Amino acid sequence: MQGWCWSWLMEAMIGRWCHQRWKIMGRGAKKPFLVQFLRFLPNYQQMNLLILGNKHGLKSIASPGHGILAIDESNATCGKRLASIGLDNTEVNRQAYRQLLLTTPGLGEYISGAILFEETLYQSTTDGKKFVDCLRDENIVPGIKVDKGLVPLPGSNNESWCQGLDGLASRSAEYYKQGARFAKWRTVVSIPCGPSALAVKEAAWGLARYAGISQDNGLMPIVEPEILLDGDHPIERTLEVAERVWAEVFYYLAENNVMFEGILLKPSMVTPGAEHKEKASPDTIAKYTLTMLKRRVPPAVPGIMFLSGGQSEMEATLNLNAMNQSANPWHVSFSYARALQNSVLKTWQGSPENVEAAQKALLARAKANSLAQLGSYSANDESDEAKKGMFVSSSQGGQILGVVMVVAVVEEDGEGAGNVEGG
Ligand SMILES: O=P(O)(O)OC[C@H]1O[C@](O)(COP(=O)(O)O)[C@@H](O)[C@@H]1O
Repeated sequence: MQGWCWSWLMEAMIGRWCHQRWKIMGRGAKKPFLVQFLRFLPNYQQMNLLILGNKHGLKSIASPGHGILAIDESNATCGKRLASIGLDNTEVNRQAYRQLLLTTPGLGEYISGAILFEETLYQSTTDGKKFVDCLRDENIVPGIKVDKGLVPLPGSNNESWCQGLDGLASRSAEYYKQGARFAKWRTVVSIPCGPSALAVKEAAWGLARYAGISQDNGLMPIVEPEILLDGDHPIERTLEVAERVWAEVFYYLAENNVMFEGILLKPSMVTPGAEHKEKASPDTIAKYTLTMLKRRVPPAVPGIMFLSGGQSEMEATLNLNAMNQSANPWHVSFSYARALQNSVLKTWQGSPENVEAAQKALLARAKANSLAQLGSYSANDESDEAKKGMFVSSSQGGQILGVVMVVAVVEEDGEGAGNVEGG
């Protein structure tokens, strides 16, 4: 073996060993100088990447024709979904719904990762099979939402910040033991509210701190600063804000020594505000979104997994398809919640007889988005349901009223507090 190869291997192995020793010594122990020093050696970082990549499923998540099923709705948001089909927000109903989704036969053909809410990570099917094992059987990597929801940001323009850094390292270690291999943190930025410099900085710093802590605990972080659809601004304004937000996110990711090769991004697509007078075509959305990403995201990042943000199922799939009409520096795919689940919920209606049909609806959406990831989706056979938009203004239950609502939810629920989203 060539000399450089040995030196690479030795440096990487020693670095890894020291880091493991430090972990065994316990989180409270001071990190030995050698460990701190080794983190900065390029070969150690590469070794870590290989481990993250192979052992933690990074490669398999960002693989052709695959994307993420996001079912990590906090209890409050899940309650809204269940209410839309007349069901109460009880643990039994949430379990029944997640069981339907996670036991869909053949799901792994199109889905490589599933983001779970904490309750689901520790839950089992009614027959006693752990949900994480259902996922593993389909070769789907289990992930976990680790943020603790949004609360008002004092001193801002009626904006919010995302909680969850306190105790995150120990929680992450527990989630890892339970089978999670990647993490997600969603914060939001509102264009009509500014966004203020304070809100953007807070969002970026929180995401970067979370990403560093996740990587340190063996979870691959998904970085999600959602730029809300609210507003009547043109697409150019969204581009401007998205560029500003992502510049700041990458600045703080670098400051926190986050390994870019070991993260995935979950951006909003660059679209006009939901109340803007003109709609943009998928080609225009693809052009603006890819322009923004190419200006801001280094090619070291392996994958871009979009959120759907209130777009209809069909729109979200068409836009993804448009983005995959030519080669990109990263895997460009989906991590949709509403745009994968809307038809499923409508088909299920909470009735056991409809489970099979609802699972077929999920497979159909997953397949459509898998084709869009490959750039070969056609919308010809889409149903009317798939064409229905799901955007709900944040001021009707989110951003502004949400300030009060969020506090109420924290007290009642103590978990996954508020949310500012279109649902
Ligand atoms: O319940 P929360 O914390 O508000 O999260 C809302 C949802 O936003 C997402 O990040 C994106 O969802 P959409 O694709 O529906 O926009 C989901 O992963 C998550 O379930």
